[in-house]
Amino acid sequence: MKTVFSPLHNRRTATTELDGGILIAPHEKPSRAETILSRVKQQQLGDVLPPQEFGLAPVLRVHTQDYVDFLRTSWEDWTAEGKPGEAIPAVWPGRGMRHRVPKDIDGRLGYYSFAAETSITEGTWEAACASADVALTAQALVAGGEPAAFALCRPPGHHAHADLFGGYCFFNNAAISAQAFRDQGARRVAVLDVDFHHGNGTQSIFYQRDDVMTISLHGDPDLVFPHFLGFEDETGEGPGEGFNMNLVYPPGTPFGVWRDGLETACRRIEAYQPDALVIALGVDTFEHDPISFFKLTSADYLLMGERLGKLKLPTLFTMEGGYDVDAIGVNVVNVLRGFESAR
Ligand SMILES: NCCCNCCCCCS
Ligand SMILES: [Mg+2]
Ligand SMILES: [Zn+2]
Repeated sequence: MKTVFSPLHNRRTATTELDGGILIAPHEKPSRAETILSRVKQQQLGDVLPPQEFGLAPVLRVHTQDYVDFLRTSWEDWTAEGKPGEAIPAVWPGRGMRHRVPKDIDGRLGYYSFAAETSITEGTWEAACASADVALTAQALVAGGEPAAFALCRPPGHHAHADLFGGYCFFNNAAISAQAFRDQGARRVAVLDVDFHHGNGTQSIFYQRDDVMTISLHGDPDLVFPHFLGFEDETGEGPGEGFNMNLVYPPGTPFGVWRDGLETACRRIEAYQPDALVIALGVDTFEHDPISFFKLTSADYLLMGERLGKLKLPTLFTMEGGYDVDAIGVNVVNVLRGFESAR
C-alpha cells in the first residue's frame, strides 16, 4: 500500500494545549507522524510519496470561504494585537447570543471554533493545507485505480466542521477526500470513523446528505470529547435521514465488544454499496492511549484491518488521532497490514 506524507506537518508546532486548567505540551505532536512514517518504512508497507498541491478549491468544497479566510490570517491577526502567547479561543457565541462574525481576532477565534485545547500558531495554516494535500494525493491514487492508500495526515481533520476548528483539527481531510471522490464521479461514498472520538465534523458536514454516508464508533460523548455530538439518536436529517450512524461505547470497552460495532458498521456499508470508502483512522482506541478509555491491543488492529479489507472496496485511510506515540506506529501499520491480508 502506498503512503503519502509531507514533512510540512512539522510546521504545526504548537507548544500549548489547554488541559486541566493548565497549558500542557500538546498530545498532537510531530513525533506522532514521524513514528508512523518510520514504522511504514521499517515494515516496507510500500512507496512513500510527497503530496501534490491541490490548492484551496477542493478544501472549499467542504469548508466555507469565510472560515478558510479566517484560518489563513488568524496567526498574523493574533500577533498584530501584540498577544504574548499562542492563539487560543476563550469566548464563544453561547446560547441567546448573536451568531455573527466579530471584527476582533478574539471574537473570530471563538466564532470559528468549538473547543479551546487547539492553539493556533505560526505555521498552522501551512501544515493544515499540506495535510489536506496529503489526503487528496492519496485519494487520487485510489480514484486512479490503487485498491487502497494511506494518507499520513497531520494535523488530523475529523473534528473540523465546515466552519469550526477544534480537537486538534482544522481542515477535515476525510470529508474533503470523500467530496473529491464524489466530484470525480463516485455515486456514493462511505466514511467510517474508527477513531476513539466521534467524528463530529464529518457527521455535521454530510448530515443532510445521502450520497456520503457517515458512521463513527466512539467513546460515549456524555463522558468524553466532543461532548455535544455523537449520540446514537443522530441518524441524519432530511435527505440524509438514515445515512448517519453513531455507535457509542463505555469506558473499558475491549475489542471483543468494539468489533461487534465494527461488524454492524461494515454490514451497513455493504448494504449501502458505496463506490469508495474513507476510513478516518485514529488509533486512540488503544489500551494505553493517554486521553481515551477503550482497551484495544496492538494485535486487535490486525483484526480491525482484516475486517475492513473484507469489504473489498477502494479504500482511503486518513490519519486521525492516537496519542500513545510509542505504540502508534505499530498500531497504525497493523491496521494497514491486516487490511492487505484480507485482499
Ligand atoms: N483531557 C483531554 C482533552 C482532549 N480534548 C481534545 C481531544 C481531541 C481528540 C482528537 S482525535
Ligand atoms: Mg470515531
Ligand atoms: Zn480521537
